[in-house]
Amino acid sequence: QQDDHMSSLKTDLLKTSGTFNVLVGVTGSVAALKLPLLVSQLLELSGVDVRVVTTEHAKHFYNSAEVSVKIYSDEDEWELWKQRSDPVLHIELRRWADLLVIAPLDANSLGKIASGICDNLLTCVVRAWDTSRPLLFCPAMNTAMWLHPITAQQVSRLKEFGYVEIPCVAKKLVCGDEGKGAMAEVSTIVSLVKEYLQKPDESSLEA
Ligand SMILES: CC(C)(CO)[C@@H](O)C(=O)NCCC(=O)N/C=C\S
Repeated sequence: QQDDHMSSLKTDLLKTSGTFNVLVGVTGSVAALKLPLLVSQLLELSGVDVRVVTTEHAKHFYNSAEVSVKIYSDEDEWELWKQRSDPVLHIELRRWADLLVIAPLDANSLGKIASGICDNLLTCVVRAWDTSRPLLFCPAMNTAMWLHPITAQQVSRLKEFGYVEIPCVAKKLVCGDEGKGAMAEVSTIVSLVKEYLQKPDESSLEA
């Protein structure tokens, strides 16, 4: 059972040359209900492969049966790593991904990332992220949370790290409030990811 976990990880995170590997991070904003739509639209991009890393809170908002790719969560880290020779999932994921897009990025995970907290699979991937690869983030939270002064501080901190903000939009939110805090439209997110698809040709990078 342990072995088939290992082998499925190995096959699941094999890098096939010519494929652009997009890792989607999803956190506990109600906007996570858009995950199935986001994944299916990303899969329509030519040469793109997609995996998902979810937080526990995010699981409340989407139906994983509607997501056609592997969704990694915290327990997968511990299923896989039993002894020192076993692979470390958050490191395997950072190696696999050519781009990370966190959609939605909730207020809690924004705060964790801004201060370097890495207490789950997703924040560990971010904490270990190779900033030569694009990291896009899509804030999504209630307007009152968005307007709290710490939000702007933390968003600018992430931009200092070199991460790219896909700004939230003003909408009538699910809780009835009207204002900023809604996640960017899925079509906006997908078109921004598309701009990174011209992966630098590795051969030109080799000495
Ligand atoms: C859910 C969706 C996408 C429907 O259009 C939109 O309302 C949104 O992005 N909300 C995210 C903001 C949020 O987390 N609100 C939490 C409390 S109001």
